[in-house]
Formats: sequence, C-alpha cells, structure tokens
Amino acid sequence: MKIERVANTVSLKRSLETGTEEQRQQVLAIIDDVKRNGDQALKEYTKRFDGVSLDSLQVSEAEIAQAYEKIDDEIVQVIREAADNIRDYHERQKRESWMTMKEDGTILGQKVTPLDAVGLYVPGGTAAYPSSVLMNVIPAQVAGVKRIVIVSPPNEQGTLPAGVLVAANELGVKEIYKVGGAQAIAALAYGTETIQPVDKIFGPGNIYVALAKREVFGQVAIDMIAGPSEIVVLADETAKANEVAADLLSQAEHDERASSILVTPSMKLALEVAREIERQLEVLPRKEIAKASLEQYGAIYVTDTLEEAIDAVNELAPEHLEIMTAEPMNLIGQIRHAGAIFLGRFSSEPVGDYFAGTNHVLPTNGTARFSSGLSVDEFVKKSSVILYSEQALKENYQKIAALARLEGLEAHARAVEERFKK
Ligand SMILES: NC(=O)c1ccc[n+]([C@@H]2O[C@H](COP(=O)([O-])OP(=O)(O)OC[C@H]3O[C@@H](n4cnc5c(N)ncnc54)[C@H](O)[C@@H]3O)[C@@H](O)[C@H]2O)c1
Ligand SMILES: N[C@H](CO)Cc1c[nH]c[nH+]1
Ligand SMILES: [Zn+2]
Repeated sequence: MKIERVANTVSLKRSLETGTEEQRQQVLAIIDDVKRNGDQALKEYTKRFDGVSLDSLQVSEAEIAQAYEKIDDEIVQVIREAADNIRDYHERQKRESWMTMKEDGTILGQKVTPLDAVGLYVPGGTAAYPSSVLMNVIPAQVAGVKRIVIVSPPNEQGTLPAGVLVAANELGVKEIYKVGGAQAIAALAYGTETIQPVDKIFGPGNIYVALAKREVFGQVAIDMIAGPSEIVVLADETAKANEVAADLLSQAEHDERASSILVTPSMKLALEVAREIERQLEVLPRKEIAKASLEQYGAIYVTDTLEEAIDAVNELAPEHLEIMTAEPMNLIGQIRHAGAIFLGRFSSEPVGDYFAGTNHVLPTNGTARFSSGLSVDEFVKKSSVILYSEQALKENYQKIAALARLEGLEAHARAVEERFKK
C-alpha cells in the first residue's frame, strides 16, 4: 500500500455510485410495471434477472426447515448469542413517551409510536449477510414494530441463503419474500396481491435497489443510501502491525470500492503495516476484492504528530474508527466524526460487525459528520401532545393572535379568540 506523508488535510477516496440516466429510466419502468401488474411483474423480473421461475414468492416452512439442515447447531447457538447482545444494547436506546404538567394546568408531551410495518432488503449473492438481518430486525422489534417483512433475490435453486433464513426465523420473522432489485422495492412501497405495502424500507443493495429507494421515497420512508464499507485505524508506535493490517483487510474484503486507511504519526508502524498487508493479503480467499479495494481506495497517511493524525481522522469522518494508541480512551473526546469508535487492540472491527451488540449499519461517505448509525429511533415516530387549560389559553390567546396577524393569518388569530368572545 502507498505511504503518504500528510499534515491534517487528507481525503478519503470515496466512491458513491449514482447510476446512469438509463438505469434510472429502467428502474422507473420496473416500478411502474409492479404498480400495474403486481405479482405477475415480480415473477417476470425474477425470471429475467435471477433466472428462476417461482410459483410462490413467499418462503415456505419447508425451506426454513431445509435451511436449518444446512447450518451447524453451534452456529445457530452463536446467532442466538449475538442476537441477545444486539437486543440488550438496543433495549437501552428505547425512548419512552413522556408528559409534563405546568402550574397553569397545561400538559405537554411526546407520544412515541412504533412504525406499523417495515421492509428489509437483504442483497443477493455474497452480500447476503445473516448478521445484517439481526442488525435491522432487532431494533425494529425493540421499537415495537408489529409487521417486519424481508425481501431478497432468490438464488439459482429458487431459495434464499440458509444463514439468512435461519437468522430471520430465529427472530420470528414470518414474511420473507423471494424477490430482489427495484421490483422488490416497488412491491414494498406500493404493494402487490401477495406483498402488502410497508411504511419504511431499510437495507443496502446494488445500484438498481439504491435508485428504486430514491424513487419511492415520499410514498414510504427509507433509511439511507449506504455506500461501501470504510475503516480508519488511528495508531501510534505502540500498535501491533499485524493486528492493524488484519483489521484494515477485514473491511477491504467487503467490496472493491471499500476503503481502508491507516493514519499514524509513526513511519516505523506505517512501513511494518504496509509489509504485513502484502503478507496477509496473499493468503486471503477474497484476495482479489481486497487488493482492488486497497489499490483504489486504501492509504497509509503519516503525520508529524498525533494531534495532526486526530485532525485527519475528523476530516475523514469514517464509518468505523479504530484507535490503537497507548491510551485510546484519552482520545475519545477529540473524535468528532465517526460512525462507530473501537477502542484498543481487543476491539477489532468485526467484534462490532457481528457480536458486541452495537449496530453495524453505520454512516458512510463522510455522512458521519451529520448522521448516526441505525438505531431504535429509526423505527418509531414521535407525536407532540398538547393539552392547554382554560387558564393557560386565557392568559396567552392575545399573544398567539398577535403572532398570527404578524404572519397575515387572520383565521388563526380568530380561532384562539373565538373561545373568549363576549
Ligand atoms: N453498505 C452495506 O452495508 C452493504 C452491505 C451488503 C451489501 N452491499 C451492497 O449490496 C450490493 C449487492 O449487489 P447484488 O447485485 O449482489 O445484489 P442485489 O440484491 O443488490 O441486487 C440483485 C438484483 O439486482 C437486479 N438487477 C441486476 N441486474 C439488473 C439490470 N441489468 N437491470 C435491472 N435490475 C437488475 C435484479 O433484480 C437482482 O435481483 C453490492 O453493491 C454491495 O456493495 C452493501
Ligand atoms: N462491515 C459491514 C458494514 O460496514 C457490515 C458487515 C456485515 N458482515 C460483515 N460485516
Ligand atoms: Zn464487515
């Protein structure tokens, strides 16, 4: 990997795929077709893009049972343990409704209500992660969402990966449909004979999925348009090069467009990590993907001081930040932008991807500057509650009317005055 000497101005070489006008038109046509022709359109696109003809779109009990036969019992136990950790963490994020009463009898509050129905898109191919099923479904359940639907494109055998089905079944998800791409997003937004519409759509996918999510936004809510995975490791001379290299590779193997960056004031560590990466890369099964990712989007930045390195991290605003310095806890206050912060050498990034309990759906592409990872908040909405007493309105209606007239809204003013007309 290339080593660059930098001060505090660095940039993450990010790639945000926006799609072509032709792809957008194609997505619009698919959405329109699903709106008009429902299940029939879903089955036709599944045949065209996924190469399978399906009689039924819904995953059957028999498919779930077959999935369990393909997965070791020990892995099922591990899925359960990870699910418990994720549930425990997200329970702490739960917000309660609240009310407050003033002396004049006014009651103000906020009513927290779970969304009625949400849809989770699970991408096809090697990106069908059982862990992402846990990370999306559990916060929805903690929030109290009643109806949770999963959609995902079928494989050549006309079913979904065993790990995805087992993870979904372990959480008690009953509605799982074998449909992917823009057609799945259209079905979740507008409904078909088989798939009832939902209120919000979650989950990553390829460019067709991303474009479809953008198009249906407004009809339904969407979570975010997630970009490729990112990791920045902030390390000093106390870090172990083999561990830093392994963690950088853990995200590079996700995608050719993933970005893995080391920022360090130690040239010695930089040189060792570069060598370790070459060594470890050679024996990685997903070597080609990781190599392409490191070549295009990877970097080792060497700064003069640790302070400059911290500035660089804030500039990068990464999805994942690992701090491997002598006293990682002492630096946390200076980190302003990062989706998740992993402290110390035993908090390797995959700990968060799978098991610690924190969510692995995190802001990418620098959006950690202004947004946060997936949480229970994304599965609820909040209604303001107002109960004004007679005394409170009597004392304040003339002020309210004055503000209304300032805005030229006479009916607003008269509405509050009406109560006190002699
Ligand atoms: N950011 C994250 O957290 C994260 C996690 C996992 C996966 N991903 C992303 O998910 C994506 C997975 O992509 P994938 O393609 O394997 O699965 P996918 O499920 O996103 O897309 C498959 C579907 O794309 C549609 N499609 C394919 N070619 C088409 C065409 N020419 N016209 C119209 N529709 C077409 C088909 O309907 C097919 O079912 C990758 O881009 C990966 O980076 C991101
Ligand atoms: N690191 C990914 C998000 O950036 C999430 C993931 C799923 N499985 C493994 N990793
Ligand atoms: Zn990962």
